[in-house]
Amino acid sequence: MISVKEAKNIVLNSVQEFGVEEIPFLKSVGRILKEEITADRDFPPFNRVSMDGIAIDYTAFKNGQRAFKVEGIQAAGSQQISLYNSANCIEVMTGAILPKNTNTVIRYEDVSIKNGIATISINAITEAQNIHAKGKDGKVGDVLIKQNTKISAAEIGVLATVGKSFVKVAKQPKVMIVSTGDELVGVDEIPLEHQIRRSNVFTLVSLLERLHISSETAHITDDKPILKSKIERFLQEYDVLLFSGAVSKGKFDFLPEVFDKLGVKKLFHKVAQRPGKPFWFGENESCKVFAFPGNPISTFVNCLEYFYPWYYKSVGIKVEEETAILNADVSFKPNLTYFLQVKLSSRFGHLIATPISGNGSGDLASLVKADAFIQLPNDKADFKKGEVFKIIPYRSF
Ligand SMILES: Nc1nc2c(c(=O)[nH]1)N[C@H]1C(S)=C(S)[C@@H](COP(=O)(O)OP(=O)(O)OC[C@H]3O[C@@H](n4cnc5c(N)ncnc54)[C@H](O)[C@@H]3O)O[C@H]1N2
Ligand code: MOO
Ligand SMILES: [Mg+2]
Repeated sequence: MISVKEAKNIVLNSVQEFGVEEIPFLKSVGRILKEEITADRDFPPFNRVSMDGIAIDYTAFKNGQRAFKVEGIQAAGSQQISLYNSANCIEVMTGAILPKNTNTVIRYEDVSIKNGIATISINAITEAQNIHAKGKDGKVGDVLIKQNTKISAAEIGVLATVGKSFVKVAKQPKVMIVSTGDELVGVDEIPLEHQIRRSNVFTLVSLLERLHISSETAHITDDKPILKSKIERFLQEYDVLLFSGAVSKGKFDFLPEVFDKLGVKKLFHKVAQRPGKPFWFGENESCKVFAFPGNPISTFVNCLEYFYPWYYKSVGIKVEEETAILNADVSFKPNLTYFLQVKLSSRFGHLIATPISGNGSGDLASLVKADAFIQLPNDKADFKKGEVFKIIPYRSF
């Protein structure tokens, strides 16, 4: 059986590019930018008045003049006007282009205007004050957003400003999520005593939505010929198939055999970890297959631990690992990596991970009580309060 590290290496070595598509910029939040965004003009594009008030020629003020006849008004959105007489002033509004022949703005609070004459009431004035100079924030051609940036509301404003109504982003993989099992019924159904409602497909759909991947879902009963014919079609139509269930040792755990019959190459089956041990991973020329074990927490943690980093690498982004301080002594004897559920809190700027008690990988309600998994390595059995380990948070973003 391979270790978590080996399994992860195999998964990360099988990343796949899905190409680039151009989409409306307002639909691009959460997507990965695949072009450089440069300034189409200087930032700001003109000398921008930054306070409502009057614009003057500073020389007049320096020479002792304090009263200025108002020659006109420069509103935001109006074409630039000119000051004709340097002994006069122009009333200017925030956001307006600075009138020609002026170089200093004095705010209304420091001026009184009577009968068309503006009298400056303060002496502390500096040349070029209250003007956001053309090109101060950036020059035409400057890179404003780097390629491979994950687009957020912050980037949307820049895209709008430079006129990028369409933007190039990494294409998302086409994903099908499949649950298996005769015991599973739909969310709206009343299960019989021996049945349960299916939940794994929906947690997987939601985990993928956090990555802005929309997916399709299907349910297949534990019937080998049906599994085979449906999966054969899915392999042709999708980039990625995610399964939950039917990969362990049971009489009806048909997936590994079906994958083999359909020519999907097994890259590994079973990883030295708990939960999630019977994970099966493979590929053919066009499709990756992540077959997660059916227990709900196994499916959940394996999606976060393997599919997420595979996706990040496929679209070209780096995500830093997070760590936290273990808040209790933990003993775990099996020679397996242990993904322990923890509640996160912060103390003096450090993340603290407090283990929560659950009843194993079938206890899906315990996911609600925790915020993350802490990854305890398999090279020892006793983990002490105060030690730092990698965590996989599932609530943040
Ligand atoms: N003899 C052995 N038995 C088992 C082993 C083993 O090594 N030897 N491994 C155990 C471990 S660990 C896990 S995890 C499970 C994995 O089982 P499968 O992947 O074969 O999954 P199923 O048998 O189909 O189901 C397991 C369990 O999960 C529930 N399930 C499945 N799909 C869903 C769903 N979509 N929503 C909610 N719950 C689901 C299912 O009802 C079962 O209770 O095998 C152990 N056995
Ligand atoms: O992998 Mo299983 O999840 O240990 O129950
Ligand atoms: Mg099974």
